[in-house]
Amino acid sequence: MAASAFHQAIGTLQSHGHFNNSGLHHEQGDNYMRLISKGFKVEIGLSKRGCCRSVQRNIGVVQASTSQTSVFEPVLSPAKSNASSSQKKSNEAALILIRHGESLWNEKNLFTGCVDVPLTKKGVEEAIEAGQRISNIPVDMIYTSALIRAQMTAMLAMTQHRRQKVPIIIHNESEQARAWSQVFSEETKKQSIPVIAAWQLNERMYGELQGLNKQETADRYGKEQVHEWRRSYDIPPPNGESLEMCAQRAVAYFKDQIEPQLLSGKNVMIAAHGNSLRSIIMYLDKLTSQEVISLELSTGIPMLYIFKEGKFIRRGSPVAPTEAGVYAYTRSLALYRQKLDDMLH
Ligand SMILES: O=C(O)[C@H](O)COP(=O)(O)O
Repeated sequence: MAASAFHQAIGTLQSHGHFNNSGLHHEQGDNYMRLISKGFKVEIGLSKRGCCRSVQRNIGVVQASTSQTSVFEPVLSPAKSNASSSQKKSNEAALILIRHGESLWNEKNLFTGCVDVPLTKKGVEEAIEAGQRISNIPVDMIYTSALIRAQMTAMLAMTQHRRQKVPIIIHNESEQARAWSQVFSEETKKQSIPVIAAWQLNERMYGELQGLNKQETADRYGKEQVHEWRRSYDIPPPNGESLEMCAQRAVAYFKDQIEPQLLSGKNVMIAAHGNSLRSIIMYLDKLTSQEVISLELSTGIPMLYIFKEGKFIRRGSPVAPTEAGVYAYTRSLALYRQKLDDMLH
């Protein structure tokens, strides 16, 4: 989409009063706003089914600040990030969540939990397709779980990114690992994206169900009992984690390690799992333990949030790399997309 079309998209939104200086301008949840600009059909709205089925939330449109471009800096612990407090408050950042593509045990309908299995061919294709959908959205840092299906999803998705930065898994599990994986070129660092693998983002541990077939388990223990283990908030499977227990590690990690990066203006992608992401979305969308029961995440579908002034606004699932709508709501993303188009044309 030509840069002028982006200006038009932004202008049109502004003329429709969709940008305002008073902070949040709430649209009705579920509504769609069509914006035609230079032959570009732009549809904006919450993704419907097949992505993140949950309690519908209002679409928040915020006046975005001009944004930041960020380069690959040594991954500072959030406490050390040096954004000034006022700068922190004004930054806007994109947050992309992706559940891993289909895994070999998803395909066999086995409870997986923390067992470390790879993607199927279909899962690989899902990860690549997810990458195409987010290929124009900025990513400065990537967080994955410690499990290969999430890491494969992140790496495959990033092969489709138009910026073509190189994701580099950060090894700091030991002093030697840190020393032996150093990058000595500043220019190369600028063309790289740090990837942090964190066990706290692992799938919930399914205890004695891991490896069992979901249908056979329902036949043995009853459908209701299995549904309770799978979807209740505070009832764990035998010797496993409840969603609440999973949230205690996943959401804590998100708040301690990821949210400060967003606050400093870093655009973040998280590739994780059905339940570790359900617990994070419960936090982002302020869902109750009742509402989260109906939240289901499809494999390999990216979900976009905008983080601004400490608030998370769900923007749905970008359906195509050419979709301008997600940018037109947020000035910083529109400017990023324009720079990307200018740089690549
Ligand atoms: O761990 C698993 O089996 C899947 O990733 C998620 O399973 P669930 O949909 O039964 O929670």
